[in-house]
Amino acid sequence: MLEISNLTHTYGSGPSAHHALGGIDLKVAEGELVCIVGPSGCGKSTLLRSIAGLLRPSGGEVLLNGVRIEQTPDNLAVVFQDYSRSLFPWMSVADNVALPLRRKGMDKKQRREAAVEALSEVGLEKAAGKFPWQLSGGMQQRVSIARALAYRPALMLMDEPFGSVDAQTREDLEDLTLRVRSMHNMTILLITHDIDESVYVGDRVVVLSKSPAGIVGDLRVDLPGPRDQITTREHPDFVHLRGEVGRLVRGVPGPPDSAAGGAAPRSAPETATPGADTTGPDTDVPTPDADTTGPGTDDTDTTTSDADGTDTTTSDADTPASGADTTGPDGEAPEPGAGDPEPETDTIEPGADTPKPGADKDRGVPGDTGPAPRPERIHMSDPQAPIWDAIGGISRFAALATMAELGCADELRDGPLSVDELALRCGANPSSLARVFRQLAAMGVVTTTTPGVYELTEAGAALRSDVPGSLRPAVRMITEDGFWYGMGKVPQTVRTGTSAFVERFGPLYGYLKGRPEAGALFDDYMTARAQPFATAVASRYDFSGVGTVVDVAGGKGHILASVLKSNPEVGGVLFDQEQVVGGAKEFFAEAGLEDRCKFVAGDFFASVPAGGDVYLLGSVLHNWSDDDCVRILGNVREAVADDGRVLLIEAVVPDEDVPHISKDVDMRMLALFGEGMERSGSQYAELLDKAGFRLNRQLELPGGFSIVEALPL
Ligand SMILES: Nc1ncnc2c1ncn2[C@@H]1O[C@H](COP(=O)(O)OP(=O)(O)OP(=O)(O)O)[C@@H](O)[C@H]1O
Ligand SMILES: C[S@@+](CC[C@H](N)C(=O)[O-])C[C@H]1O[C@@H](n2cnc3c(N)ncnc32)[C@H](O)[C@@H]1O
Repeated sequence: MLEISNLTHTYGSGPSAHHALGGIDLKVAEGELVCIVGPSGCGKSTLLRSIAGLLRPSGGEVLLNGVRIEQTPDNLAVVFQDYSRSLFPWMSVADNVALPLRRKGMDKKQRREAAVEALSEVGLEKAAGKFPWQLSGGMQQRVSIARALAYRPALMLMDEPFGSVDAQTREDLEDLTLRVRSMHNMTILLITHDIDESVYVGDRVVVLSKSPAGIVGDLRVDLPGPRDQITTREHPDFVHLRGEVGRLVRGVPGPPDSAAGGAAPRSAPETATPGADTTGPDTDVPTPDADTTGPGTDDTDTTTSDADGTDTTTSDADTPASGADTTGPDGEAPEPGAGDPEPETDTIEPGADTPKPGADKDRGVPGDTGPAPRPERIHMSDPQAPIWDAIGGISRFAALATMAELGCADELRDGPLSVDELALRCGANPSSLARVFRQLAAMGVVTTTTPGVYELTEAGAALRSDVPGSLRPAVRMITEDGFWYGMGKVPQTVRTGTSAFVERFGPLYGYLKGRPEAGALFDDYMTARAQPFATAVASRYDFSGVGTVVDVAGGKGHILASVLKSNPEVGGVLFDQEQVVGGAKEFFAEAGLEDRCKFVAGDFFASVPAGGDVYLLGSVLHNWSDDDCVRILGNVREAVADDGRVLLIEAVVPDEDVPHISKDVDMRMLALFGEGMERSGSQYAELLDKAGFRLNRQLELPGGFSIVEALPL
């Protein structure tokens, strides 16, 4: 069905050439679910894009049902990680699913029926009439899967499909994938970073080496079916396999009888058989029509239409609009506007996790060199699980705070160190530090190379002080004396209705002004926190025709800086308090943007700089009471021209009781500001209305934040 022969790809040429694929041979049989894992950056997406016909490989060939793939074939579907970019926000869920079916020649009624059927297969029949932005992240990804299912592709490619949802949703989506695969006997190639996931969902796990990627392991997963999240993951064969895959990914030698122990890579079996979960009927005959299809060639821009119907061009060719053709808006679909309910998004959580202690030892494998740490899944049937998990969170945070405070990540920058050496360098007690590192390894922040020797994982590297958007200040800010006091006193705050922090220390911004070290930490914390969405503001919002963007209370101006970088014709004004503006100037100078920005110090309760076309307020209103917000917005209304725009960037609270970052941030607002709070879309609409604006639309950003766009009344 899928045959890949000697596939090679090199990006660029000459001294800067990068050999991404080093000769891949792989066969996938009909009805198989094959997972591809490998170190970050090894070439997994390059492989997938070559199969999808989105990239022309330098050598070799890919055959799908005997036909050489030269461009995106019609009988192929792709589900990408970034669901928010793969669904059209102005189309209902059913219309999104039905859209690609037009190319199958189905009439409107047939398309509708197929969409409703696919939606019911993913448990979303009730959401058919909603817009994607009214659904949680997990639900949106189910819509993407339904769209792929609806036209019954011969092959479904999934690129980190569950990478942007929380741990619980991820498990649900894994099970959904197994279910629909079994219903339709689908052939699926799934790329994942998650070793446990690959073993849990795969019939086979193919492991790629560092680039240039080659296959270093091809392991058949024979686990008793049907698989389920608890018993399958506890099964000794599962534990063993995940250890093997983990070692192969890391290139760590295993015991002689393991796939990782043998020097020779395992080759793909000649005839693969679908896994135990597959019970469904034969697949429908693939018909010409495909999901997805973004750009036909690599490195091209993907043009999609924005919610207002204007075309916007996003430059990330890696995530084209999946599951749909990239034609313009569907005339049948209504356009979301003011007064529409706000979207919900799942919290994007870095799953905390603990490998099963001793699990590998049971198989005679040195336990510490096991697979990638994954959060221990607290037994979901345990009614106390959410409480124990929250209590455990404090212990895990204590370990993280110690690492950040002592600067351990900086010491580990150049490679692994023993705990004794680290303790010496960081000024710590070795046996105490060893206990902290045992916990950090379980959390996936560091990993053990040999017993007692640790190196940073990708997550841990984010705590280095020298990386852009370092998370070290974010962790340190939480344990800053006043912050810590405020969080501990939330019960008192709730009892009295007045922030215990404010009662003791006065308003937060005065507190920070009087403590320059804490103030600098706070500004860096804000910078790091906005990192996931700062670039998205610049790439997803259309700034064409805009002369000046005023970043009101912009902090160091990281969002403005990224807008300026992506829009060379735009000029900026960074407005904040006197003591903050200095740090912003330095930040802009380092980015080489100081000539394109004016820096204005002031108080937004008095006035804000006039003359801007767009006024940006990032995480500003959430610090203040409704009355204060109306005063700030009133001053913005004074400053903005009648044809100007205001963009609020906030974590908008969803109506449903789903986990959401806004609810975490809101607890901090409660603790530190008392009257500051996270708000729902309708609450923002009300505030804006009082200040002379109308909420025009809401665009989602990664990480649970949104742009709320308002226009002067
Ligand atoms: N368009 C491009 N131009 C130049 N180099 C590229 C391009 N796309 C990818 N690369 C490089 O090729 C290598 C493989 O990238 P690819 O995205 O395929 O890896 P990956 O395994 O999917 O990564 P990750 O696990 O981090 O998602 C990386 O070193 C990457 O920097
Ligand atoms: C939560 S931070 C947000 C920073 C940035 N916009 C972001 O998105 O990360 C709020 C900002 O409001 C600024 N601020 C607080 N009171 C202010 C005032 N009265 N006038 C102007 N700025 C103020 C603070 O200095 C701080 O930079």
